[in-house]
Amino acid sequence: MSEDKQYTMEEVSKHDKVDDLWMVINQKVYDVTSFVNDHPGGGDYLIQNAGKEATNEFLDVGHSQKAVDMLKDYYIGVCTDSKPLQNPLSSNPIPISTESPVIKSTESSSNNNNNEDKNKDVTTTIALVGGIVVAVASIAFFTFAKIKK
Ligand code: HEM
Repeated sequence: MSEDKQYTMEEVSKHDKVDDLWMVINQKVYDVTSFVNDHPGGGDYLIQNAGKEATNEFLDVGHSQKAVDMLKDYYIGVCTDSKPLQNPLSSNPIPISTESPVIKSTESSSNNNNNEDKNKDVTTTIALVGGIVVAVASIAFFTFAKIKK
């Protein structure tokens, strides 16, 4: 990763034209000049963000994983002075690719806690059944007590 080229926002901001269009997404610099005419959302969106930090704009659209995967095709280096995401993700050129890892980690953590979860379930069931038995017994007791009177 040390071989990655480093750019500043000042440098990126010079590439703000339709025929020379860079943008920064999650501290990574993308040269999307060749993509302007192919962007499924329309070239205007890219032009509006030319030479800029466009992480929020990219995320706000809710781009698909396919779109996220496409970023690596346009990656040219890292931006040294743009803000990182609040929740920093992987350090590879693909910036917002946590979808599957996040799902995987929840799956594996739920697997790890499987026995614990089962124990919790049993405890809850016992507590519930116990509660019902006590409630029914008290109702029966008071009903009988009333009848006796
Ligand atoms: C620079 C890297 C970008 C790539 C590789 C990219 C790629 C894509 C792709 C593949 C789609 C089709 C829908 C999908 O698969 O999500 C799309 C749609 C779209 N993109 Fe981008 N995009 C980029 C940047 C941006 C930026 C900076 C904006 C700014 C707002 C933007 C706005 C949109 C919009 C509005 C759509 C249409 C969404 C829809 O139809 O629901 N894109 N983009």
